[in-house]
Amino acid sequence: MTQMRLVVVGASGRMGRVLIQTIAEAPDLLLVGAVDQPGSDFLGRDAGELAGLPPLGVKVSDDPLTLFAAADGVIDFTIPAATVAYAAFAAQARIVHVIGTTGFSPEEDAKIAAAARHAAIVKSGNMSLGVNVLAAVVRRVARALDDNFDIEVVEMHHNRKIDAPSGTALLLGEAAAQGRGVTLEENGVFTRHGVTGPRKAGDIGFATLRGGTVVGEHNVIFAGAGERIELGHRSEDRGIFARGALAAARWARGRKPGLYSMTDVLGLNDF
Ligand SMILES: NC(=O)C1=CN([C@@H]2O[C@H](COP(=O)(O)OP(=O)(O)OC[C@H]3O[C@@H](n4cnc5c(N)ncnc54)[C@H](OP(=O)(O)O)[C@@H]3O)[C@@H](O)[C@H]2O)C=CC1
Ligand SMILES: O=C(O)C1=N[C@H](C(=O)O)C[C@H](O)C1
Repeated sequence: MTQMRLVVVGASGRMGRVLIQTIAEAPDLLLVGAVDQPGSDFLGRDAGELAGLPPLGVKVSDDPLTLFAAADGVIDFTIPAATVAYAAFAAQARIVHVIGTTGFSPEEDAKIAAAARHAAIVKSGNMSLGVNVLAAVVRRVARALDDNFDIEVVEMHHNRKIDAPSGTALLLGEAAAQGRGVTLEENGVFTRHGVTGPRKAGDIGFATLRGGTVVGEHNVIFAGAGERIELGHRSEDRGIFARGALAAARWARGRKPGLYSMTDVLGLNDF
């Protein structure tokens, strides 16, 4: 098969730079575009330079439409409003859209689902193999335990992160809710402050920590009477997300339009 031609949007971001580096190392992938928003200081700079590599001959641009027309896929770790706009452009160009961005509102999610009628979209709050295997394990454990076990999801990230709880925490909370046969809409508890009263049986609680340069840490706690199960994941390097996103792009190439997850990509649906 020919090389897959990819555009990275949010090219100067923490994930954008790692994605450029990871694509440059993959013989079956070709970086054909790097996009930042209008007004960015990085417009016109070589993408290789952003990633600490020799020049790649790809200049950072603010013209996604032209680049998408000549590409097979776009890799997107940006902000929700930008991702919604890119989803419409990718649908127009009928190219694969891999979405790592987190923090969407229900309205934004609906727009992405609409775009997935025309293009293959892979979207996940965490692209790493480890977290997606953890989610499958959490689903199984939650299925085995009743609500005498209280479920709490605890996460910590670096001090530049703008959304909470993290996409991963929500993904893990969803997995626990699915295992238990309930929904996060009904059972999720996202804030506690003041005199909250005792914990309600069946609640799925979330706690968010922010500080320093932590790449990403998640724990799912099943706390019973006199015993506790803790399942966790530590991200040490953003390369795990980039490699997962590129595996998703390869998997989605040539696939029919639809909204897919990393569970589909990794074949974990029957785990
Ligand atoms: N699913 C997963 O596995 C992972 C998801 N993420 C998620 O990815 C997202 C990005 O994370 P991170 O790289 O750390 O964040 P950064 O803030 O470092 O990067 C975001 C980039 O997007 C750029 N951007 C903003 N608006 C636009 C636009 N309209 N067009 C193009 N680029 C735009 C920003 O530019 P500027 O600086 O000019 O605003 C910035 O360069 C977050 O939502 C994060 O939660 C992160 C890691 C893993
Ligand atoms: O913003 C980040 O950095 C990360 N975001 C994702 C999330 O919201 O879970 C994935 C990862 O944990 C890093």
